[in-house]
Amino acid sequence: MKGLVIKSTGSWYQVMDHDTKEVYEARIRGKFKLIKTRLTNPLAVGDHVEFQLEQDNVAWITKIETRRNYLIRKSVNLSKEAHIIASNIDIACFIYTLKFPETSLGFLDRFLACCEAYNIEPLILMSKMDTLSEGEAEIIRNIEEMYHTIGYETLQVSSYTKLNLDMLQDRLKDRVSVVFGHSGAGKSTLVNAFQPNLNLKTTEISETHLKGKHTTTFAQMHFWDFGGSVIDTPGVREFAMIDVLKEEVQHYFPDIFRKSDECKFYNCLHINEPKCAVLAGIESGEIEETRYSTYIKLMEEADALEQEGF
Ligand SMILES: Nc1nc2c(ncn2[C@@H]2O[C@H](COP(=O)(O)OP(=O)(O)OP(=O)(O)O)[C@@H](O)[C@H]2O)c(=O)[nH]1
Ligand SMILES: [Zn+2]
Repeated sequence: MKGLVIKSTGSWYQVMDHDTKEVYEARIRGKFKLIKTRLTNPLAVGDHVEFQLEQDNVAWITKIETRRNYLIRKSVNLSKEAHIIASNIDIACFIYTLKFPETSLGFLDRFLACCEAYNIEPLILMSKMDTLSEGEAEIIRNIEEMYHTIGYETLQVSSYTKLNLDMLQDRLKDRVSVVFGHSGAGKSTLVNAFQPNLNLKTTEISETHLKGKHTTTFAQMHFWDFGGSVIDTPGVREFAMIDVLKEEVQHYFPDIFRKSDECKFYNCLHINEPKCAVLAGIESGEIEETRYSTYIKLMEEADALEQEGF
């Protein structure tokens, strides 16, 4: 039988039968290894699998199909392991919040680079717009303009006032989507805004720390009445790239990569090489420093992972 992993809590999974849409509690039989990196979770929500049913309707997952794409974070406690957040994604929504909680542009840039590396279409949602003053909304417009120039799509939304949710629905319809963002950014609230009957648990952010409280603790796929699905994920702190060479990192920053055509050396990494067009671009303001510093960080990480034999 073939199915789709729609929930993962650690050792147990939920698998939905492709044909009957019946959902089963499932465990893994055997070892799966699709990529060389050690993973904390061999299976992720979004994976297509083969399974067998045994008594009490418990399913044993026996095979996993090759993933079209996936997003990964490094494991929180064990540095040599990675965790697959979700797989086989059509569109990944990033919930950006200017405040409560504050989202850094570096975090957004890291997300975008990972989307490029793993071939996932990103959509930046400027969220909780109802909470912003006119001045703050202006900051949002400037950020949007900067990302439009690079080639990314943004949309201002509010789950409270339902701002642009009809437009967002058009983008999500009949596709597998996933929502990312810090804890408290409003991922579950957004999913509920489309479909209140899902009734996902949400929590007010902490008044003292102005941060979320990690309400959602495992990834789960929900199905839209209007067609398609969404994977709600626990608040993520860091996205990671694995299996990416240091020299490749620039391919995942379209603004930097475009400029690199004009560098003197074809293998320029834009660190301190002479006649580097990227460094000149930062000087002239054509390339944002925040983007460049994330590029350098990811390159250093790729280098470190390579040294460790990750
Ligand atoms: N004003 C306003 N508040 C919002 C909006 N969206 C979410 N919130 C509030 O933000 C808080 C956090 O929302 P959640 O949906 O729990 O956040 P989350 O991203 O799912 O958090 P985790 O599950 O911890 O990862 C709640 O108090 C929501 O009511 C919005 O559009 N406007
Ligand atoms: Zn260069």
